[in-house]
Amino acid sequence: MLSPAKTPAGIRAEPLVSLEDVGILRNGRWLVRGVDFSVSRGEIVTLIGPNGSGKSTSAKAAIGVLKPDEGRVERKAGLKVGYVPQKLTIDWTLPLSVRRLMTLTGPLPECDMLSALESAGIAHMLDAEVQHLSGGEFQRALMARAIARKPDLLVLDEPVQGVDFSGEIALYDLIKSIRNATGCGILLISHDLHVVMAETDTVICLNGHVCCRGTPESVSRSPEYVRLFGSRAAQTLAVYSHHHDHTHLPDGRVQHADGSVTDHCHPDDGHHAHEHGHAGHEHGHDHPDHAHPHAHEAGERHA
Ligand SMILES: Nc1ncnc2c1ncn2[C@@H]1O[C@H](COP(=O)(O)OP(=O)(O)OP(=O)(O)O)[C@@H](O)[C@H]1O
Repeated sequence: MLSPAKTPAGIRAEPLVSLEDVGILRNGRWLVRGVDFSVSRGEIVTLIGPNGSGKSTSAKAAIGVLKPDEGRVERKAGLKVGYVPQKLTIDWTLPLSVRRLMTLTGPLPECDMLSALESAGIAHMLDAEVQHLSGGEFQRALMARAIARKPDLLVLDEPVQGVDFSGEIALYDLIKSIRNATGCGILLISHDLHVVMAETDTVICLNGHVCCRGTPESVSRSPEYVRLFGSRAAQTLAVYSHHHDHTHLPDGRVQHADGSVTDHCHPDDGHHAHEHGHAGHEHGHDHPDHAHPHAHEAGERHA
């Protein structure tokens, strides 16, 4: 059993899940080996690593989708897991409403469904066709589906895929508010090596095994990280820390710091700042023209 992790509040908590020396063997090859980490209540743990380094495999081992061939996985008794997979197999030729998406895996009381969609900021899209959602709205719908059953542990495999920069910030805000409101533990898989959510308590850098771990800042400075990704990656490892004086509501309107809501930003509104941990540079963006790139090719959407 791993030693209990420290929560952001500094309280020693019993892990929701802990992996100890976990190895997964397939066709005579170790996909991962010697993986150990834990996630406690209220903790955000982010797995990073190159393609094929075993992030999804480790997350699947954590939630019991994959059984370890060596080592041990311990989950708190009665643990409820909300999982947003990297790939979702959906037949996009059939009509599917957000309401139906929410109940695909089982019945859900209407009030729980509405409150999850409300938290995810897409309650107004209950009857929208999933095919018509933008990349960011689709990720919110998946997030709503995962939180609707009030999980203790939320596992998000690349939650910002197909989402543009401002959408990414909004989704990280949503993840943070879910954690703050429910106190659940969050295991996040980030396929962007350079950008880790600022609220991450622990970064685990994988490369078939745990190559290094720690706070986002300490991982970016570790020799193992630099060896794996190069010094440039270390210099540009960014943490999301941003200040904005207005919020873009899901319906397109803008809420200002004083609580007022308008249809658009004010000309003198400060824009979202993206502060890099090391370079410290700020990134602003203009809203009227920003694009929302997401894969919408038939059969490949969000796959
Ligand atoms: N069921 C399986 N059988 C055999 N090999 C597998 C299986 N699942 C995954 N792999 C291999 O295991 C390795 C780790 O895959 P995994 O999906 O965990 O990586 P990842 O870090 O999440 O990658 P990515 O960033 O590309 O999503 C890859 O080389 C993959 O091809």
